[in-house]
Amino acid sequence: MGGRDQSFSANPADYKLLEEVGYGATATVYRAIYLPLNQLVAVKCLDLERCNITLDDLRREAQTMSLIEHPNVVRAYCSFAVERCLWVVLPFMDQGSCLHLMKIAYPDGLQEDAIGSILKQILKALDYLHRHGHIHRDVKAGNILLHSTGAVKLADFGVAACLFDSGDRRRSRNTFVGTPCWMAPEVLQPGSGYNSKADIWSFGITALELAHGHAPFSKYPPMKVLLMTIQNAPPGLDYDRDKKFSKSFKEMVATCLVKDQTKRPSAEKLLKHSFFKHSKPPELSVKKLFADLPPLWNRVKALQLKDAAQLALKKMPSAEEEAISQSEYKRGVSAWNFDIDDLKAQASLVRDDDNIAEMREKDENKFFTNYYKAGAIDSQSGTGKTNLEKLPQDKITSQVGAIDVKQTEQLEHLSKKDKNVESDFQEPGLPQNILWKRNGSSAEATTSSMEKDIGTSKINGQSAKSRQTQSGPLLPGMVLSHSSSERRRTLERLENGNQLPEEKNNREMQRAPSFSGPLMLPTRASANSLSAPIKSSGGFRDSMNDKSKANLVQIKGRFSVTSENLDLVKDIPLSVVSRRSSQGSPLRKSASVGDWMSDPKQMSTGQAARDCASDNFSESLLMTHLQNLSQQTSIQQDLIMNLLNSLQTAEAIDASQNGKLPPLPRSSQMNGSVDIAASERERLLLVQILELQARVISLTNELTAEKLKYMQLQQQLTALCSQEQNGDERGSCMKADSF
Ligand SMILES: Nc1ncnc2c1ncn2[C@@H]1O[C@H](COP(=O)(O)OP(=O)(O)OP(=O)(O)O)[C@@H](O)[C@H]1O
Repeated sequence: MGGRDQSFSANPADYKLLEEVGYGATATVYRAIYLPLNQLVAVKCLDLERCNITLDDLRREAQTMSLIEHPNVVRAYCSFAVERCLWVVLPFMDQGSCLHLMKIAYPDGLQEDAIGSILKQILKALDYLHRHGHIHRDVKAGNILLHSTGAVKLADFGVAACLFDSGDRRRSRNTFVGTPCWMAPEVLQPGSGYNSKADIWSFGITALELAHGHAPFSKYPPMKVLLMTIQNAPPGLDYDRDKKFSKSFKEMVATCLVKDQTKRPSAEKLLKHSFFKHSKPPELSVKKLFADLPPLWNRVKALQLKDAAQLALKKMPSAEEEAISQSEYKRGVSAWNFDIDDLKAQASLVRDDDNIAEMREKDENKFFTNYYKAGAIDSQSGTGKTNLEKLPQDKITSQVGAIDVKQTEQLEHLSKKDKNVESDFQEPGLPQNILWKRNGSSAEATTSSMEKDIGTSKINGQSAKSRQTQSGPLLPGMVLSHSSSERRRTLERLENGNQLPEEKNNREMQRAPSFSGPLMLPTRASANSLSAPIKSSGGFRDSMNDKSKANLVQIKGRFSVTSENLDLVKDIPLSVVSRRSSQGSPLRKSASVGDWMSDPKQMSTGQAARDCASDNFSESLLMTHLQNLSQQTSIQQDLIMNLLNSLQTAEAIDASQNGKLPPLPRSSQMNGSVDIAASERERLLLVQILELQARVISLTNELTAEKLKYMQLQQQLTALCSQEQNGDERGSCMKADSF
């Protein structure tokens, strides 16, 4: 713990990393020896890629830490970059964090005297930090470090922020950072700003964490926690449930957990609270907490095995799902610009099933206690060896549930790897043969441990019973699930597993609107007078309600025009609206489905009556079919006419430009006269075409006649020429004869 006055080098080769003694969201912490001084230290390896930290943040953090000098605040010796990591060299706190301590030995929380001692030290640290203009912003049991001397320190300034700006004026921060269960409501409210009082809220939550072994709302996913912090009444110590705690402790917690930050006391004021006035020195109340526990690295190893077992029980089918769960967590915790509506929507998907969550926690503890009891950790040797291999396979399976072979192999691998992790450095003064017990002799410890387990078993027996009553048999897969998505899946599995197929179907039908499934558009589209109900997938026909079917006038692509909204379609160009639509063709084509649909309303009532009355179904079917065919033909005629009209309109435009026809109406406001003008133009065009055709015919006739004439003249000419030729020949012959 010493070494503050010594200087530590920034050369990684000077540090021998030993066991892993802690891990957080962004860092892994190792027990290490600083070789030049042969001194124990802790090296926190921050993965810079994982912690999304900028160089400015690092510089500020280093500056902040270098200025801190308080017995209850962990101060870094030095820090330097090693590849993509930042190594922070810290004093080694050989009992680790309060969180790890509780996880391993006090799952239901600590005694009030120990809590009082720890909290008082932390409050002193906060008072110091606040007076120097810092907000810690991550006060929690995981950041309270303990030493076997009884020393208590507040650690992790990874998110600490300076309260003063350059002008040294106090200001509120508007950034979002911290851990959800411990976060003050004002930190979560966008734009409201927060100050050092946010640490007092977190301090109150930490008090509850130490009292119960977990923070309030910790069983819920981060989004839900955020919402509950904003919407629910502040958590506190319960009069009935927390009978073992004093009135002054309850009062102290209540004063910290006031939603209005201005009504929360400062750290300085809180230190004067009666609860702290009477607290024992940590050397008395804190030291005894770990008197009989194995070394920190063994405990951490055990917790890692627990995590591995949890992961195995989660039965995550892929790393992808784990990534989803992680991102879910990060969105809740690390997103600086979060959307409260999004959180609300997500939180609303999470069931408020306290019992199941609580049972899950108890099952988790039971497994771990049994696992530990079964000798998974050889606490007697103190060497850090795990005894998982000693554990019969059936024991693992019976306790853990359905760990598959691969997962068991992973656990074995972990335990084998652990065999090699033997401390080659002995911390001075640390007894090597420690028994894992809390009070008195080892025999007592075993008994109390057994009793505790029996107690836990009892509780869990009840839990399992109540679960069976509620949802069916206890499924191993449900025991240690953590993420909200996994919990939902587990609940669904549980529910579905106990249902008859019909019930399951009914449930599916009755299920509240799903946010993740396809949008059910019919409801939405029915409000839209111009569009038919649209379904994102599947056919158009299915999505139509009876009313719109009955009033159907026309379908244009994915839109239908009903008689109700016909007045709204005046603007549709004539060339694209079937001219017969108003005449009631019962067949309409839906472009989206490519299907012909019959409109029952527009069939003649006589036909409909015949169809209904006729016994000969095929005859009526044939009739309908024939009718359909004839109507199809008429529609095709419509189409041809429309095309012709379009062509004629084009010609009319040309003609109108030549001043021969009435000009086309230019404004859509003149829609009323469009029909008359169009038919007049059509009539004139037809006349003109007929005239032209007649002229062409007469001209052709004329041409033919001219051709005939020409041919006759040619013949005459040819005849004349030949006559002339003959005459010349005769004349010359006669001349020759005369000679
Ligand atoms: N100086 C130390 N001595 C002994 N153990 C330590 C020390 N510093 C940290 N640890 C252990 O390592 C754990 C993780 O450390 P730390 O909280 O600094 O990491 P982190 O990634 O910043 O965590 P998070 O962001 O989740 O709070 C602590 O909970 C504690 O158990």
